[in-house]
Amino acid sequence: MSEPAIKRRRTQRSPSPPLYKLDDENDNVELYVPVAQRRQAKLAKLTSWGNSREQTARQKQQEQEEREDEEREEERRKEKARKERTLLMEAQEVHSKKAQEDAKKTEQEKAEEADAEILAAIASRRKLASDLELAKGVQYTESLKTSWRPPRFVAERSEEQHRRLREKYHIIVEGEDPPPPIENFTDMKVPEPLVKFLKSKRITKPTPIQLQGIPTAFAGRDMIGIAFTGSGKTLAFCLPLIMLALEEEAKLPYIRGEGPVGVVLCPSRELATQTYENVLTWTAALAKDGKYPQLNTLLCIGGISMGDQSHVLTKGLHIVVATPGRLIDMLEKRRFTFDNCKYLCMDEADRMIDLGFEEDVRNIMSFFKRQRQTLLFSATMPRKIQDFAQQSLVKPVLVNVGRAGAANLDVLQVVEYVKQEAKMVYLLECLQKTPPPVIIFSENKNEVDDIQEYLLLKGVEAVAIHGSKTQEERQYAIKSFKSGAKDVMVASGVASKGLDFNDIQHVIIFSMPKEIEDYVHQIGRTGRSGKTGIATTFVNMSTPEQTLLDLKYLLLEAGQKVPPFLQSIEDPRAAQGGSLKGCPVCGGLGHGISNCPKLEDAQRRQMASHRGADDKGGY
Ligand SMILES: Nc1ncnc2c1ncn2[C@@H]1O[C@H](COP(=O)(O)OP(=O)(O)OP(=O)(O)O)[C@@H](O)[C@H]1O
Repeated sequence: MSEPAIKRRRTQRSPSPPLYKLDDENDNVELYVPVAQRRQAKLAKLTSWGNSREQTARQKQQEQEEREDEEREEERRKEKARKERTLLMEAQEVHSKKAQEDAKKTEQEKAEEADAEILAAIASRRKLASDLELAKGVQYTESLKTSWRPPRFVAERSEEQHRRLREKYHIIVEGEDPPPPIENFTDMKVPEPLVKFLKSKRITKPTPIQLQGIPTAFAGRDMIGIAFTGSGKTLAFCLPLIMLALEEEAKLPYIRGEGPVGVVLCPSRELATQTYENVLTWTAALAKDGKYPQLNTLLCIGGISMGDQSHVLTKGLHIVVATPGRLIDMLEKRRFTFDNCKYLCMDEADRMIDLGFEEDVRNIMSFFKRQRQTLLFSATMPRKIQDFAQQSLVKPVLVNVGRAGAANLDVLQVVEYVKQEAKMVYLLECLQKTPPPVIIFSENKNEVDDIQEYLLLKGVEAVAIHGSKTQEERQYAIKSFKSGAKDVMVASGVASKGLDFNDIQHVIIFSMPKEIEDYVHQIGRTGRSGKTGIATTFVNMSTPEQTLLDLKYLLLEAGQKVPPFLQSIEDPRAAQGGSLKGCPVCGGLGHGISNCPKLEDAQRRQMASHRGADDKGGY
């Protein structure tokens, strides 16, 4: 079924209150003072007072927004803990029920059955749709129609030709009637000024995910795009939105209060900012030519004052790049609406719809008034998330380049055994391996600070970023590292997912993350866009055996050298003769769902939340 579209008609627009409240409207009421006195006082203060008053109002507004952000994050944490509790209880219940029957079965059968049942318990989550759609039982059955068609010579190719082309680029496609792969941007009908601009940035040929993903999205299809880190997913999901916005703008120009056409959701403020900056450069390149209209894009993230961007909302709005919390806030305050929003893309989608953000995503869905095109992208996408996402999309096309969760093959992975107390000193030695820029990852915020302090003492130009830093500190760290002013960035997970720094030579993982997905994202900050890079990872006695096993299999899969201490780790499942599939919860190759560190981590966090511990980090 498809819902009637909400038509935009100029003549029927009723005068509505301005969607965006200007700063002045927030000012406090003042006591009555006679006109003459007021005028005199005003003249005297005209120069200084006006400025400071405006600044105070803006500061107040910013403080208020920051407080609201904090509250939302607190709520999200509570919701996350609640969900994790439910999930674990379900998993434990399944385990205990099966315990009696299990006595008769072989070890292998037992393990497989337990895994399947835990997976089924997880998969019973409500699909991703708005509450209204779920309540009304609204089921869309057809993909959205767009005016885009592949060029005739492509459309006339046989299925066998498409298949060979996909095979050439290692693209696996699943889903009904997938659009054809196209080997260059011009044949995809990307506007000439943009093709020229991309060329000037040395983007001359689509990468495999772009080659299949862009035609799929241009054709209006819902999709799940999985491709290794640094393979150009951002362009693959932004370009279709830009084209859709151009098409909509050409039909009827957007005016104040209208839009956006589409939204890109990101799990962190830093990633949203980076994607926003990309969209700005691409839309500016189009507008510069004069043949295409200027598209307006809004960055909607916590920690920044929306007052600074109020000018964007005085015009029609085409694209929003957002983190979930601030987006919900803006939608609730009706600063803009999703009445005509047709495109929803989630970057690092596994993280977005994994525990924690799922309810936010469902909440965001409820602001849509019509069917939308939904796209999910990530380098890691465990089966659990893929299955769940598939149910929520309309005739989805799955575009997969390599195994979901596999490491980028352009990264040389070196794993070294380093005792805890020797790490700092060895780190200095490690920094000599390559010229800068270098990123050092640690899972622990205090350790991030300690490493930075140590490096500064040793004369290394280092900045640090983690979740407890203020927005300004985070922005400063990213800016100075990106510009080359600083050689080394020490980071917690916040900087791992999706951030695209120029030519990182070396990633050093000071403390190995428990979840192998995080490792894949972290080493993926180097070896981007076809270049090569090195990742050095420190492990020792404190690294859990399961994590080491995941790492061992990942190295084997990528054809990397496996050091002797990893080779000697036995896989208990190997004796059971089972085939090695990725864990459906985290994608790790070294364990099954019943001993997944991600689920164990959920349990740990649950206990921490019971104790009232501050699990604020997130990053
Ligand atoms: N077709 C292309 N040819 C060459 N370089 C490209 C191409 N497309 C994108 N790039 C560049 O590759 C780099 C990585 O792109 P992007 O950040 O989109 O990767 P990603 O797949 O989203 O990675 P991650 O999973 O880490 O988020 C960027 O600097 C981008 O400009």
